[in-house]
Amino acid sequence: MSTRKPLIAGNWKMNLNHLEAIALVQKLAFALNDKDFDRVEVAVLPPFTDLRSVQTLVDGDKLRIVYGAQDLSQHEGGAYTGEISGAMLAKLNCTYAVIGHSERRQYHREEDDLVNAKVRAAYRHSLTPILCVGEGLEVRQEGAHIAHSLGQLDGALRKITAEQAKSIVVAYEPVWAIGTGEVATPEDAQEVCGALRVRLAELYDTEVASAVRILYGGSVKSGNIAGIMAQPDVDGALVGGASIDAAEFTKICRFSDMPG
Ligand SMILES: O=C[C@H](O)COP(=O)(O)O
Repeated sequence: MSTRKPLIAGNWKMNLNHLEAIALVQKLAFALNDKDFDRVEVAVLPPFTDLRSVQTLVDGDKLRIVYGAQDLSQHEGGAYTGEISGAMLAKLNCTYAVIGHSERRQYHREEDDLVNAKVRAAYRHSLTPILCVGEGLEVRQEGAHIAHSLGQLDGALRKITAEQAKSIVVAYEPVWAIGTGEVATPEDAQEVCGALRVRLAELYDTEVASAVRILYGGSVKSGNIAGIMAQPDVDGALVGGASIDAAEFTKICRFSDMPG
């Protein structure tokens, strides 16, 4: 039995302004109770413009919800128009920073070197990376999905020490299952999540491999979460569309009450 605390993280993507963010976090705080937070870590990942409002609410009401950003700059500061630094996110008490999401890789041409630089930037500011890996449809059809995902993991972890790697969160998100309603089967999720854990043991050691939480992401809903969470190497979910619906996200956080 793993001692890893499950993590359910809601990636809001480019949805909800800061007022809507407050309303959603309030609804979640009202719906979830201490028993839920004892069992599961619940994180929200709002757009940058919402973070200060979320911080104020979480601090003011002493909520057990944690939060983070959807990206960060690899740079420390200076003339990088439009970028947000790790120091800025740390100042807002962010716990997490998503790095290498497939939408960043696809629309902003983020490659493994940049992803690695961002992982290192996150650690410089004590932010926990939620490192996303996963294959597109063509790679899956060729049967190269494991090699592809392991390659992205290797690339992201260059120059990352075992001590740092222990705290990373890895999210396996098959691109063909994101926002498509096409969910990978629990066995598909386990196949890659298990391979990622084996690779962590090869890159570091079994202590690191058994400490790291590996999430699944891609069309997660209350109706499919239980089967996914029943897999031995899946420690949570990175939820997109369903995370901006308070009732649905609450049910996902209560995955152990959902039918498998
Ligand atoms: O970060 C979340 C993933 O991209 C999954 O998004 P989705 O749940 O809308 O498929």
